[in-house]
Amino acid sequence: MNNIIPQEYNVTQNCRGTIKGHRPLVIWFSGLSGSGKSTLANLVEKDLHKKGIHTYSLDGDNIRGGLNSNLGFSEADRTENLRRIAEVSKLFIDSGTLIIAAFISPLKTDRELIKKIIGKENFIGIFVNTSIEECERRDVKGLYKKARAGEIKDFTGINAPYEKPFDFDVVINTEETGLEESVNKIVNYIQPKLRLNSNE
Ligand SMILES: Nc1ncnc2c1ncn2[C@@H]1O[C@H](COP(=O)(O)OS(=O)(=O)O)[C@@H](OP(=O)(O)O)[C@H]1O
Ligand SMILES: Nc1ncnc2c1ncn2[C@@H]1O[C@H](COP(=O)(O)OP(=O)(O)O)[C@@H](O)[C@H]1O
Repeated sequence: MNNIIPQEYNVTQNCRGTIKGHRPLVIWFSGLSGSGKSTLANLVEKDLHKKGIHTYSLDGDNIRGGLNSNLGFSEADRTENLRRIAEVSKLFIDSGTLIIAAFISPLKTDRELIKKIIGKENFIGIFVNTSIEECERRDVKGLYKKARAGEIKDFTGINAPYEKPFDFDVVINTEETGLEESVNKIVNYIQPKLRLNSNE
């Protein structure tokens, strides 16, 4: 970063937090395509919004249609996709907003980079642990069928890796736990951490 001198702002994250009345956090959902990330993320956001939390959602397909429309699904492109999203999340944290992020984020090294950018203290990881068999059975978007037919290369779980996160804060098994119970489990975990000055 030669010759780049960051500007100091008068209004800080703490000032914004005082107005909003809660701590900003990033709630990051990881899981296979069709595991239930978007469904759970939407419901968690709805619940937190009702509780007066200032939220904003970032979701794989939506971001890939805009900010990251030049990226595909090679490992290098996924890394860049997730790096940019983490940087955007960091800006939202600075603005005092709670981010709900839903991305496959399949590799341990990428998840470590995300946490490093966002800051461990601002990051809550939700692992949506649904088996590949169940995701393929659901095949919400017909992508597994296409991948099996060889029409999509580098499809996560079929011909590209998904490394399960073992260090995430909440694990949801959507084959055993219903939607309402899962949303409650996630919101109950988040809620105490929203208090201003919370170190939990
Ligand atoms: N090759 C391949 N592998 C996985 N997913 C694919 C692929 N091609 C397209 N899609 C669609 O892209 C969505 C995943 O994008 P992400 O940005 O979350 O992926 S990643 O975190 O960078 O791995 C994913 O959305 P979800 O089903 O919501 O996970 C798919 O709809
Ligand atoms: N307990 C559950 N939690 C989340 N999704 C579930 C559950 N049971 C069934 N589903 C279904 O699984 C599908 C998951 O799709 P989606 O949320 O788009 O996944 P992803 O964003 O991970 O690709 C939806 O059709 C949803 O209704």
